[in-house]
Amino acid sequence: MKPARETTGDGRFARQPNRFTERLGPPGPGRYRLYASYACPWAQRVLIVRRLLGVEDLLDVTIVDPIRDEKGWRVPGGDPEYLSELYLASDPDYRGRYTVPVIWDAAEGRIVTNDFPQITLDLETTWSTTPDLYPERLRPEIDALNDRLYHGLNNAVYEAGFARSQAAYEEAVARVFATLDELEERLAAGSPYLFGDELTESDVRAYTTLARFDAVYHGHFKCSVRRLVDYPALWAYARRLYAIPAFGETTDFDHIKRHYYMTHPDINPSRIVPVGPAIDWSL
Ligand SMILES: N[C@@H](CCC(=O)N[C@@H](CS)C(=O)NCC(=O)O)C(=O)O
Repeated sequence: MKPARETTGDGRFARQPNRFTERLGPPGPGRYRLYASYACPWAQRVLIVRRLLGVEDLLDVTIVDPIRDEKGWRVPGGDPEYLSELYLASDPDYRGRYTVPVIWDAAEGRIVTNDFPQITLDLETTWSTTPDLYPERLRPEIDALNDRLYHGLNNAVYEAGFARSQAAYEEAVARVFATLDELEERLAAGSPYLFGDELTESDVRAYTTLARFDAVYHGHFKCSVRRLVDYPALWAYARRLYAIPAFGETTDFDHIKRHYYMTHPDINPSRIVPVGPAIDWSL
């Protein structure tokens, strides 16, 4: 159940602000640890970028259990048992949701950031620029597209799924499909990626929502006007990205489906996880 404080008077889902917004400093072996879920689109962005930049040795990873209970994300192996312990060790007064992705500074024993849009940009600008996922000359355009993606797609699917009124739901769904239509048109022009031949941060942000679209957003979040597979250029684009190991090998449909269908009992009270959809992601 989403806390009431994230629902507006007219039934819209309004995401909580990120509590920890420090910038990542220079990496040091054993210093930073990423807590991520394969289910979470915001966390998968960091897993993808970590792999693309080849900074795996500088950023350790703990993958949380996909099923979240009333105590929040559980850490397999039990150190700590729950992600909440890291939040409360960093700020005993923290009262928000305990979210992934989060980066823990082992040297200082505290959370540095849960500011998901900034984490990947920090890695791309200060940890490694090979490949250059956020090239300086394209930054204004990338920022503008990322903003469009966030409001029209990445967060809009949640606004549809967590809406508490018909009007709020319909408004969010309209935004989702207007954005998918736009992306289809952009990619139908023939470029492999959103910025031509260059793979950028925008592709990472688009991908993690597209990868979940038919598996969970179409059914569980009721974004059911069309499926991703109904968009020829977008579907080819999503599979092109999936074929890159950093994308494909961090995409876990089992975690995705079990997490969404079993963790929002207000949306799916039976917690039954659907069989399918049977989709072939190979090129
Ligand atoms: N940090 C952001 C976005 C990250 C986020 O929402 N992550 C989800 C998983 S996709 C999460 O960890 N949710 C935990 C919860 O709702 O208790 C937020 O606070 O809304």
